[in-house]
Amino acid sequence: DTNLSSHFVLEPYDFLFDTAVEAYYKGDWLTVILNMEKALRNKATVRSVKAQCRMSCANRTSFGDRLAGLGVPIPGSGSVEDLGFFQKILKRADCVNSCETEKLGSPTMHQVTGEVQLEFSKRTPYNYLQVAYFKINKLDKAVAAAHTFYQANPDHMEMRQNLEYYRMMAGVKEEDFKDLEARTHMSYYSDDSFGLAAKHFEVAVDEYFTADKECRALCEGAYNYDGYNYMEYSADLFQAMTDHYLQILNCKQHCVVELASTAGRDKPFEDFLPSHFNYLQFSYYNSEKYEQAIECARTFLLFHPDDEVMNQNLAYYSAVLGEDKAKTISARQVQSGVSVLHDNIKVTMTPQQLNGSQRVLLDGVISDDECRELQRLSNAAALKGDGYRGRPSPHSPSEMFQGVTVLKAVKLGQEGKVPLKSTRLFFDLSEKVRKVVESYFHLETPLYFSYSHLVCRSAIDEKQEERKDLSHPVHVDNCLLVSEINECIKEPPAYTHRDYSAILYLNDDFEGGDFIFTELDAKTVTAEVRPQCGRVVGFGAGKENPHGVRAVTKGQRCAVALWFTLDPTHEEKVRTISVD
Ligand SMILES: O=C(O)CCC(=O)C(=O)O
Ligand SMILES: [Fe+3]
Repeated sequence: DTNLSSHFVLEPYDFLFDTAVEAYYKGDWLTVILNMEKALRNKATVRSVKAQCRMSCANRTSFGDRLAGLGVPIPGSGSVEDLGFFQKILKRADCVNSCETEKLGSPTMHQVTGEVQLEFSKRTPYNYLQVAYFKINKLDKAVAAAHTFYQANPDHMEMRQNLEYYRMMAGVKEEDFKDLEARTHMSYYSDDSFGLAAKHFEVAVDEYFTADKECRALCEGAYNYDGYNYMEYSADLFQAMTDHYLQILNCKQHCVVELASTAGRDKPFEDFLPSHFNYLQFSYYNSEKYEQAIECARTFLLFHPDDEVMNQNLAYYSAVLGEDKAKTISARQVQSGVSVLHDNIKVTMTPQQLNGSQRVLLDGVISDDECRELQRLSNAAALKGDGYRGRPSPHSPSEMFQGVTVLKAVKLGQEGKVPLKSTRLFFDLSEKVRKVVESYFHLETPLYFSYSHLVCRSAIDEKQEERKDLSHPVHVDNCLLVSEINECIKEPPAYTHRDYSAILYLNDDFEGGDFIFTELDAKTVTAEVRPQCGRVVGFGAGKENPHGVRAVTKGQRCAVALWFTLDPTHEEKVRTISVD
């Protein structure tokens, strides 16, 4: 009976919010509290119902391995297979829709404007609640509301004064200062008994994975037309599916950052999940639980295999427990959504060996097959996009140059001009490099892509004699190098927001083309790197790292140049999917 649930109506929270604000200006505190609390509750309900519906529908109408493995949903070529594929899509849509309707009334009723969303994300409701609770003398609730609001608005002077005032009031307890919106519990060594702390961190890790699942499920929402002219967007079925799906993948990748962020901190916590395993191993060590300590140390090392302190800890715990027994203990299964660096990546040259602090050379980052596929992608894109063999190089008259951005690759993929699978590989491998660089330099905040460019340079055979120039003159990636005066000017048109750079090399079957680091004079070479498949040179994008490329005198040299920024507002557009 479809009418079964029709008596049930969850009131839209934007409506409740407005009612509360209206009551506030009339000084009707009870109405403020009633409606604002309900608004917060309903918003949380809508969020959790949506996540629950998507998660349970994903279990009930699984797409199977074929889709998951491919990443981008490309139905098989046979029409019967297509039918099967779309039947699953339709079933999932139907499941999500009826689940949400059953629990929320009409799901569209709970769509709110961007303004309301912003108010809730700034935690404005708690500002109203704090006043209302104070007025009716419910101090514990007023304090919690004030504290919750202040977490997201640390520059709010008035609330700070309120909190100081509450702190001095009789009857106010330390535990009243709680964050009512905290989704996971970031933990500290507040307690002396480390046995207790271990339990605490275990709970936090559990909460983390629950929140991660929820975050990912919530990514499967409506398509965000941001950046498109809505009226002009006219994708066909597969383009539309791909656009939307890439947007969702991107959103899911962002959950890691999302979960490590709390209101009021503009930067996410560094190394959020791994640090929990660091705390855990220490807590277990303190309570002499060496088996658990080893397990957690090994889990931490999945993220930072070269961490010296942790390797020493592990060696110590293993010695205490007995090496034979220690060998049998492995790292915890770390669930999806958490990327783990691969064992086969090696540091070939440390910053010291490269004569600079912000430099590293890594090998084994991608496989031979992957190198070949990306080089093929570059050539296919040049053939289909810009004319065969690209254009004369902007850097040297003796070379041709062909470049493809991720965005261009996605477009060519959508148009069927290059395999979508290769586009996806470009996207995924550059993400892998981003993580590796972020992890190697132990950055305090995440790196965001600023620009990604798959570039091949080819020698023009008849123009190699007497050649003295470089393939890429010495430059600095985030400032204008004036080598005559040993200065670098960090002003536009230089890409001043670039903070780190990485070049992923794809091949070595060419002559010349070595990468060099120099002094600010652009002449004195301080280190050189011979490109080869799977090799990454990563470095700070600033004046400490002038660099260039020696002439490519024979053959084609291909690489993925990646520039990263610490400033999320400069994130590369395609990573948040839109169109140029
Ligand atoms: O291809 C290389 O090795 C370096 C390229 C580079 O430095 C750049 O494009 O900014
Ligand atoms: Fe560069």
